[in-house]
Amino acid sequence: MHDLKESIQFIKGVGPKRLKYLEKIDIYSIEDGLYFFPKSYEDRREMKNIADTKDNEKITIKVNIYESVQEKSIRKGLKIYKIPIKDHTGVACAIFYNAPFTKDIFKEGDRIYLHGKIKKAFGEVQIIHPSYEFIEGNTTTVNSIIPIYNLTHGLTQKDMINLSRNILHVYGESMYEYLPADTIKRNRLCDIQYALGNIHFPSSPKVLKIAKYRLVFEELLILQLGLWLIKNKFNNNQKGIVFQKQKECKELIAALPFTLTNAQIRVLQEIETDMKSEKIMNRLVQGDVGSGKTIVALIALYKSVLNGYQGVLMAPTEILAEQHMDSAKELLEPFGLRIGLLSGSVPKRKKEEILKQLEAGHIDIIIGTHAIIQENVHFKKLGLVITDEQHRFGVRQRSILSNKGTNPDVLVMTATPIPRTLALILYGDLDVSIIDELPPGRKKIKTHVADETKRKNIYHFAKKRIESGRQVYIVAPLVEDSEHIDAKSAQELYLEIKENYLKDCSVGLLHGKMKSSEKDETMDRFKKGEIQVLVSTTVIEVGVNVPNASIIIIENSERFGLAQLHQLRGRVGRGQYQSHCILLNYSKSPLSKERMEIMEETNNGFIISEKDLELRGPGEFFGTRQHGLPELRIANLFKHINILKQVQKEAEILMNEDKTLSLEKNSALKNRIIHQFGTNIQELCL
Ligand SMILES: Nc1ncnc2c1ncn2[C@@H]1O[C@H](COP(=O)(O)OP(=O)(O)OP(=O)(O)O)[C@@H](O)[C@H]1O
Repeated sequence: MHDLKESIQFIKGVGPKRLKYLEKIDIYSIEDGLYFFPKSYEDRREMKNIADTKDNEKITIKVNIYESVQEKSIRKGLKIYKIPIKDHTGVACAIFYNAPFTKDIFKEGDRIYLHGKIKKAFGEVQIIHPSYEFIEGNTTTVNSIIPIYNLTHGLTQKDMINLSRNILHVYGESMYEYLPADTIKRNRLCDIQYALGNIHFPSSPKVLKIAKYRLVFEELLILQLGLWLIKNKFNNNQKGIVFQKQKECKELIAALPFTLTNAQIRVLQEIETDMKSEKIMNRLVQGDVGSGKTIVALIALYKSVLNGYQGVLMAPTEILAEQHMDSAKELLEPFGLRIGLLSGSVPKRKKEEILKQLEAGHIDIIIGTHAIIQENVHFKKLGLVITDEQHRFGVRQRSILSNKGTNPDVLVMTATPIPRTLALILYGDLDVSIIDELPPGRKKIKTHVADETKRKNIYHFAKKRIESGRQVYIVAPLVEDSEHIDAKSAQELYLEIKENYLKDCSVGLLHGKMKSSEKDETMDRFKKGEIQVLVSTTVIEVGVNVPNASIIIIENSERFGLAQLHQLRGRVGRGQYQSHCILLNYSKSPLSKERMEIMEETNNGFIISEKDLELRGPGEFFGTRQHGLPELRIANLFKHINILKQVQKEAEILMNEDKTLSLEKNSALKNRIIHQFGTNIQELCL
């Protein structure tokens, strides 16, 4: 048996130079090489004759070079290299651009296999930039399905193919099976040797499918189990704080200017149960835009302070942190709570003072941006950590913040509804509460899709509303004009509107490139109603709450994701007024039309996010990296949603039987999970 953890340099053909290149693509050990999967495949099993080739088809041909390479200059900087080839059915030529090396390697009389796309032009059969293999050489790839790997400078496909082949040749037998036998049987998976062998060199598409299924399955299973192990750890082994005093909260709730919705009450009860118990709370609160999450967070913070602990609320943007600060002051200061703000806009002196007070316990609740996770922030007695996430933080940040106290309770708020299956993976370490009800009296936001020709009417409509006392958001995708992107910029719109369409109104501009103090001032003036029209980029996207604003006009709405449009739309309809969302759509594509129709049809964030995933497919947005989880090499959370469902069933079976995966039969799997989660899982104390 060989050790797969050994350095890749033990593989034949890997010298010091190649080693460096391999390290660039994160291949250090033999195992890394084995798990560096092809990004795609080329089926070279069927060989064609030159006479039978068709324009634009991708084929493999077996040919002779019958004349030496011809070099021709087309224009400055562009040279063409033509290699005359033939088989028993006809003649053709292989074409390479700017490739002087071809003169050294292709010689008259050579016999080669070529694989590439056929082009019939100028009365010739051409094969453009084909991949090639000399027949006399060590033929390895012809007559097979060959893997195509992601490369880096210095490595060729051939290098990678040889590497995989050499690893499999020597180490193929050393791969141990870490999935329990029952798991393999229940899910009809192939074994690890079969999977790894065939993911690199499949003999048929069917075999490839079997291999891929197994590898996707195992990757998702490891991710799911790892997250559930973390969750169990939080929930079982360590004791959290018992927040006993709960009653006084009633006074706070009675003092609210509104009654809580049933959904808010239910979620607060779930939080209360967690806080009262000695298990550490790790709860996600999901609620659609405007459902009233902030108040739930503030009540939880109050509970923490009532029990003699400090609380922290971390927001994804400065604007939002300030807004939470205002709400917290208004609501909690009358009850004697001391609240501090830590964000980029707080002057240095003031910041130092706040840090001191926080450490001395003279501040009860600190609100801020990610400035809060910095090392110099210390608490006297931290009891509750709340992160208002919107997918911007992750497991890691949460754990850094938690470590500033001794097992504080953790609450995560998000406004982006996530389909349940995905929530289980992305927030697999959290229990979930859902606020599935909007405060009473909200009128359904009316959504209208329009094109450029309606612009005048739209502004006219907006003006009428402004005259009756309402305010308007106008959102643009860019800050400044760009030569490269054909979209309206906030600055351009601001001038257009101020000087033209709405010149009698007070118009403000807000974007991320402004100084914090300018942003604050503009937002403040908008909140007070001094600014009637706010032209903005998506900095207003998350959480901004100005109930008097009743119209939002979104420029170039085709450039936004549906979930993002839904978030933006949620900036209106937050008070008693009938609100409107106008989507200016400049695209004529059917996909764009379909997306706009969805926005017109529904206001339900869950439906919208599911549709968004369906139409948009995998996105950076949900990438696992930012969540601090192991990287997925082959699985895709969206494409493989059905496998994910199967995986979740299997994970439940395994954990029902062996909650900590401590049985002998599960030990290889557990080791694999620890290996994959790396430092994260150690940090999270598995
Ligand atoms: N039960 C309620 N009855 C009436 N108004 C409420 C209720 N709960 C919250 N509100 C008000 O609804 C508005 C939206 O609340 P909040 O800002 O907490 O929403 P949110 O869930 O954070 O939304 P978003 O995800 O868009 O930030 C606020 O003005 C808040 O005061």
